[in-house]
Amino acid sequence: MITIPSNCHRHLSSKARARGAETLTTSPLFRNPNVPFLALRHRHPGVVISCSTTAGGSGENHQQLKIRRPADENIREEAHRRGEASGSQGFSACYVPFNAPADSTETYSLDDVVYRSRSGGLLDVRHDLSALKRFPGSYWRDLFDSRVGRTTWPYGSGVWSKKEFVLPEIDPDHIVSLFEGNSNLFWAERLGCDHLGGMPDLWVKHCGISHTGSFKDLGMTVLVSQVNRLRRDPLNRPIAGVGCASTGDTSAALSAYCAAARIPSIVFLPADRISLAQLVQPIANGATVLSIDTDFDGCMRLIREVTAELPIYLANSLNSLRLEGQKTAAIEILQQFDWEVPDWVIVPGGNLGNIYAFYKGFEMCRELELVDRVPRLVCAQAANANPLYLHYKSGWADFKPVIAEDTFASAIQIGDPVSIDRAVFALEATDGIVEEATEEELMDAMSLADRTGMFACPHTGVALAALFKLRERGVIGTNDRTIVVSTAHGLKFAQSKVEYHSKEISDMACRYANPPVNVKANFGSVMDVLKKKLDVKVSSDKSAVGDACAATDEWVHNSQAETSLSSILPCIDEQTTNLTLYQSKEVIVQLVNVVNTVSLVNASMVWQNYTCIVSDSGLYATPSRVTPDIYQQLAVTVTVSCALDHYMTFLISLQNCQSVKETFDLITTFFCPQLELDLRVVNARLGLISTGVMLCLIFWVLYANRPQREEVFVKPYETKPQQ
Ligand SMILES: N[C@@H](CCOP(=O)(O)O)C(=O)O
Repeated sequence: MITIPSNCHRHLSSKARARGAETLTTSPLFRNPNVPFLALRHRHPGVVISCSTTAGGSGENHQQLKIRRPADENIREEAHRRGEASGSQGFSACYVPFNAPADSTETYSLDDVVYRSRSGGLLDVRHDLSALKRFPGSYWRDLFDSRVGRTTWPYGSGVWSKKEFVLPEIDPDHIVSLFEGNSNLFWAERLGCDHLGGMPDLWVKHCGISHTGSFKDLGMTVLVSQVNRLRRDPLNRPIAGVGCASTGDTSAALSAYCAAARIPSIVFLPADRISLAQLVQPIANGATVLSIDTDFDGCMRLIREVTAELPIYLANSLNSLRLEGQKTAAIEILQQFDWEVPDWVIVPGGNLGNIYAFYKGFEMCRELELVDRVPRLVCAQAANANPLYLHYKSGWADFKPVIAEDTFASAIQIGDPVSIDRAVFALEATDGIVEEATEEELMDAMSLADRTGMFACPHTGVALAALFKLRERGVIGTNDRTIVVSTAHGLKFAQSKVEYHSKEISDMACRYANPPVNVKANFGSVMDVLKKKLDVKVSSDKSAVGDACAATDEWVHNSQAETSLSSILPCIDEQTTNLTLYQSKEVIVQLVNVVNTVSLVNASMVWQNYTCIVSDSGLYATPSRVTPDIYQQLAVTVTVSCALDHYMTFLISLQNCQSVKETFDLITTFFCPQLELDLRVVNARLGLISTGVMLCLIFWVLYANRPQREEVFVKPYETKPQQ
């Protein structure tokens, strides 16, 4: 095993320091991610590596901070200045005929513009594995791990972090990267748990959460980088542009990478067969977009003819360079599992380059001893475009292209896949399986996955539907670590999701449709919908009727105070009024549920038939079960419910302060004048009465002061003098 001892550290020459060159420490965290170590020692001019001879190290902390690159230097220039990754470093790759016999000597430089072998077969990129094998698997694992998620050019990219396995000879200066890869490996916990019999180790590799929204970015960075290299010094090849036929994802990736590199791009699209989002991507990126009245297979034939005539470089996966980038998704999966190999990887298949790319990534890691085996591969096709599935079912007997029918998985609507041989090879080498999914199966699988927190594209739906079938048949076990490859971002396929959720698709039940609910703009309607949707009860306990009666009594006697019913009075606030009225209505609904088969109108009478006699000891003396007590409560309940029901409209009308104002206006306009007149008459009458009373008093006083008759005629016996 080749490692740098932990007590080994580099010193920079003072000249290198002055130029802003980096310092390097031996901690894995700070180790230079840019270059295989041995090559670095001999090549970098400003760097001296010194190693302590003391085994185990001195315990000193040799970690040093990285010196920031000069402010006027960008990351590409920094990589260029350091020159660490330029040149082949002893690694190389070339084209060979795909699956060539061991004694074949047919090879081509990657700088050649060639897509087919002499016999017309596919090509493959072959790496000098003996050079790569000079380093052990642990070395490559550590090197790749050390580069993840940085901004170091170009290794921050998930593709270029594996540069030695991809395009070892390209100069970083020629690389066109948008820091692709490093995509999310999504733990599909809920999908596995709720819908796949409790699968604890189900994952979705979201290759579509990427710059242009599909896995094509992984291959396109490699292809466009190579074209960039060919067009620039010193090769200066007269390549006028890069072209592809596409069902939408390849064209989006090609146009974005070409735009970034100032290279013209040309895309052939089957008219009306790709999503709007996919169509607008190359348009926005300035590509020459040809919308052709044929299907993808027709576009593919045309682009091959055109690229044979014009200096346009072919960007479809017929060009095996693309697969070198795409295979890094497989290496990334291994890396994300800390180099443990999953049991199954399920890949949607159309033109079939990607299933081979995954195989190649896994197999390369096995061969170079980063891991000890490869996973089993499943290729999933739409039943409407299933030439590989039919081929598999025939026992690989006889491949026949098909006319691909319309499918929601439009990116894999391909009947004559260019990489059919590669796919068969990959599946045979991994004891693989091919599955298919009908339109309903793929849309249901996609929508179900969405319900668990994803936003899958229909092609991912195809792979998920295959997973459901393989689980059902017991081929994939509960505890198998399984990866579903999600190839594109669901947002590119919003239209198909809209159709599904609107149940607009003929002959499809759309089982997981979740259409938006149109609701009137009032509180009660909104509450009704939410209550039904969320299956929640608005609080109103069983004694609501009793409470309501008590509260009503309280309010009648003290209407100005803040009582429990004061909230149903208008003009307090609309929100409170709304809630109270809604709760009142709920009481009625619940009571109606209680009375069950009888209506509010006749409930009291019907229930009377069920009343029973209860003995003093509390035992039922007759067969019925409604005790007189309960009957009384029920009867009151019904009466109050009827009242609430009857006055509901009125109560609702009161929720608006305006109606109360109008009522008061009426009173003052029509009743107040009459009241005033009546009051005046009453006052006048009261005045007359008062005057009368006063006169009576005066007369009484005057009359009382006159001498009385008895006083004039003295009584003889009272006035007789004494003798
Ligand atoms: N699904 C592809 C079809 C073209 O296939 P490719 O393997 O040549 O990229 C697309 O998105 O265009």
